Amino acid sequence: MVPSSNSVHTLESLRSLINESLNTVEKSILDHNDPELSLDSCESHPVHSRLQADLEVALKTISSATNMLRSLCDPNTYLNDTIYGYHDETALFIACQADIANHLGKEELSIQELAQKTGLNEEKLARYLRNLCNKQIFRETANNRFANNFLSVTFQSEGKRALVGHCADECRTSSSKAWEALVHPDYKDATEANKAPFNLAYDTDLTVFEWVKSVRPDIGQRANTAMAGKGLNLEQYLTLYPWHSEGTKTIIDVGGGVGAGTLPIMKENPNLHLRVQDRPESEPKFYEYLKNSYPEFEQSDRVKFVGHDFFTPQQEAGDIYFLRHVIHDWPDEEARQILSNCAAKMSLGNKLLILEHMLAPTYRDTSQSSFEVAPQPLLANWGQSVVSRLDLQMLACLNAKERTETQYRALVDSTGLKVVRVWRNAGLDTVLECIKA
Ligand SMILES: C[S@@+](CC[C@H](N)C(=O)[O-])C[C@H]1O[C@@H](n2cnc3c(N)ncnc32)[C@H](O)[C@@H]1O
Repeated sequence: MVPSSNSVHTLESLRSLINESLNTVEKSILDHNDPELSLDSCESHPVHSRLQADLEVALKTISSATNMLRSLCDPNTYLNDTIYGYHDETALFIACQADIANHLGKEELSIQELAQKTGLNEEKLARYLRNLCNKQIFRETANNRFANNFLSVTFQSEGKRALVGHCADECRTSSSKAWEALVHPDYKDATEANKAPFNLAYDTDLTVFEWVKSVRPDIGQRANTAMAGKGLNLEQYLTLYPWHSEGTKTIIDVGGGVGAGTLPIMKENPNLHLRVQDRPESEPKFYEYLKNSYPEFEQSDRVKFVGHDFFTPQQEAGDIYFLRHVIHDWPDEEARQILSNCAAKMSLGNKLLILEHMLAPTYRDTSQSSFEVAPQPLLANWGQSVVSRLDLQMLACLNAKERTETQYRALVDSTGLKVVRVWRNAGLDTVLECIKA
């Protein structure tokens, strides 16, 4: 039977979107005289970090459209990827624990050489690596010979390996108790941060933050390293908000961890000052990170660490209170308390900036003012799977959540603050600029 024009409409639309987007990518590569985009290369490619709005849209269109095309054309593989996908995380965890990307470097090594370097069983290690090769992470160049590519070299970074450990270990262990928590009489409707799947998984009444402090400081250290290594697109992030127009102001990075969100801003804007606030036990990790990654600030008065519990009144006077990926860690009541403590210290002229990933619906909803809706037939939110996965990660660990812009506005309104501007570009991050109401 010859298909009617209607019955191929979705396929044709996807084909056009992919073709147009690939043209944009190719044009950018040619215009900039870039090297070939190849999975055999170990070098990161400029096209992935270029600040060019149409290119960023093209890249996410390709991702979204190819994903939809797979679900349409090969549903069996698509569903199997979801059903068995947890093995990918396990394999990546193994590769990171064994530091395979650094052992390989620029070389191609046999599994015997890798087994010798890692002390692992060669036959078993090869099977984990092969799983990753199927995901285009690492390459098997001949039987039992492995090499890096530009995806696998990502895991040469300590921060990225820590992020994999954080997700594959305590977050996944917590997540495995999700169903139990949903039906447990004491947990099913609970909103407290210490009534999450994490608490069932680790049999504790402590929040995950209290638990890492008193029970597993090693996991806390790894989480700090992971936050520093999330690998955000720095260029995009630095230009999302006009930091350069803030002159000589002082930023208070509330729950700032090792300052990974704000130190790059200091580097680019030599007149700004920074106070990174976090739990006192984060201080050694902060100064270690400063020494290793930003030694120019080690002796500088521009950058300091201040131990502070953000559930207690804010003591530090600054111009800009900045919270990156802090509010998403907490249920509404605690989130309100953190923001209210900042609001109480703020004067007129001060700002509070919330940097988070905003959840957006898969259906077409024009009420989300700053959210760019994807073209048909794509999911309206481009299938922003990482944000919904992070939402579930927050639920698993702290009964917390990612929020929509509307939910953030409602939260901010309840704290004596108001949102005056939303900063967004084609990337995942959004900055909500707030002042005193
Ligand atoms: C998801 S991390 C984000 C870190 C940092 N803002 C960033 O983006 O890299 C959350 C941070 O909140 C900090 N934190 C948790 N409870 C806290 C508290 N009661 N007072 C201050 N900081 C806290 C943690 O130590 C951690 O550094």
